[in-house]
Amino acid sequence: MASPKITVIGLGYLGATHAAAMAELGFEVLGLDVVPEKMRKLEQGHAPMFEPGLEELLRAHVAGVPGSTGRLRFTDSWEEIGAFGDVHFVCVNTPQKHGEYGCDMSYVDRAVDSLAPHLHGPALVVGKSTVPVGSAERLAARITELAPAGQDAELAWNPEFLREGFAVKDTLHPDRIVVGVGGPRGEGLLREVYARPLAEGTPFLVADFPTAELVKTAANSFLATKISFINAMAEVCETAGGDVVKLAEAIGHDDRIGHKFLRAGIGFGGGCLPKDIRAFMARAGELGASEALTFLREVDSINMRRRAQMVEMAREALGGALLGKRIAVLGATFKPDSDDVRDSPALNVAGQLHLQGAQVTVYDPKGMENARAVFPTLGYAPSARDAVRGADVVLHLTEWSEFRELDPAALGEVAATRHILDGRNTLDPALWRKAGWTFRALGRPTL
Ligand SMILES: NC(=O)C1=CN([C@@H]2O[C@H](COP(=O)(O)OP(=O)(O)OC[C@H]3O[C@@H](n4cnc5c(N)ncnc54)[C@H](O)[C@@H]3O)[C@@H](O)[C@H]2O)C=CC1
Ligand SMILES: O=C(O)[C@H]1O[C@H](OP(=O)(O)OP(=O)(O)OC[C@H]2O[C@@H](n3ccc(=O)[nH]c3=O)[C@H](O)[C@@H]2O)[C@H](O)[C@@H](O)[C@@H]1O
Repeated sequence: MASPKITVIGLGYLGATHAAAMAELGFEVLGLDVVPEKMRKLEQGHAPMFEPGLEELLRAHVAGVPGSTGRLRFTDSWEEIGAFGDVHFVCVNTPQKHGEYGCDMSYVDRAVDSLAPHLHGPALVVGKSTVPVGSAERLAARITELAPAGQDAELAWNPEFLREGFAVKDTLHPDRIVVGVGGPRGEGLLREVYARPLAEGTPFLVADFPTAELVKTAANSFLATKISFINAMAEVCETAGGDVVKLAEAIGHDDRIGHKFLRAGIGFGGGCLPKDIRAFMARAGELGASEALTFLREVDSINMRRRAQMVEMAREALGGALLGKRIAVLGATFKPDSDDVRDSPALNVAGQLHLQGAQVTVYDPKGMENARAVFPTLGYAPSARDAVRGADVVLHLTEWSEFRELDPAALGEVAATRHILDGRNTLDPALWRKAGWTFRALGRPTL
């Protein structure tokens, strides 16, 4: 039997990677996005965002790029999408609603409403976006109602667990594949799609719709909780004079706890963890189960308090006043190896300092363009050294490897004051102190 043909709807951080990965796995793929500039870039084999390895994968498969397999094409026609695909992956955004905790499902709803009327024969629509539990059942009914193929147009839910910065690797070699299916046909098709990772031994878990949806929000809630746990310990260390980095290392040697996701600092951000825990709380409330998730409110509060604590630490370092003081901020993205500034703790701290009167200059290896678009009134410098020139204090807010390689002595020559605050606990305090810097970090003792 011929391989299933695949479409990918929504070509952002998730969808662009998924489309390229599906072509890499050998499938014919057709992608669609509603943002024309994104489509133009992709059609030329360029990634619409910075993600390590993605550009190479696109150039290897996008039709029209010399030497490519030509397996990945793009269209703006829903009719063509419907006629082409056996399996349609929905990868559109599900942001937080304005002014409330709940998830904005309008992009998913619109995508399904655009696609379903063009499903004339057997088709599997596969939701990958992160959605509130109960969405899949509602969308399955909507597809059957709108699709000319009726019951032959099925839905499956296949949540995605990739991390930005590792998106290509995580998509090609996932640590597990979870599928929520309504019947055996969906499972069979998804086993074909994921034949290669399955042959490599990747666990394949088949569940009902609600369980598949909940696996995703539970996983992100657990990760967020782990980060807020260690940040709560950082708060205690700050009052008791302990060192949270040592504490994390020590508890992490217990296999049941582990070392991962115990990096204390200014906390989690990005387009997913913050909005996913809030949407989960909102959905639990709708289902009458809000008490079960009240701890997530605390997880969120601890996380936001860390950003405020960083601002206070900067104020203290500057003798109590921010007005007119020059602050260098190293890092703008929500994590290294990504250009994503959505709900970035680094940019949020930089913005708070700026709004309180400081002169803030930001440098980030890959996030400058996105940061400028979100916060045009901040100062931006073309290098770490330029950002630090004349600074009264330096804040390290995103742990790019480039910042660990900085020479503290050389930077000390251009800074107005040798004072650095590490918001990510990845710089070596001894190295900076040896070069004459006053070094302070969240959750660590001040010498
Ligand atoms: N970014 C990540 O690392 C991960 C994201 N997710 C989930 O995947 C979903 C997508 O996230 P991102 O890729 O980060 O968002 P994104 O905002 O980067 O990409 C979404 C894309 O969908 C497009 N779109 C919106 N409405 C559309 C429509 N009606 N038809 C076609 N395209 C449409 C947008 O133009 C955009 O390019 C979210 O639910 C997110 O929670 C899940 C795992 C990882
Ligand atoms: O649903 C999603 O979109 C994705 O969300 C996260 O992935 P991602 O947002 O790419 O980034 P993470 O590596 O999880 O980091 C999230 C935030 O937590 C922070 N973090 C992470 C780890 C840690 O120990 N401490 C810490 O503060 C990071 O700096 C970053 O701001 C999850 O790790 C993915 O599994 C999931 O698929």
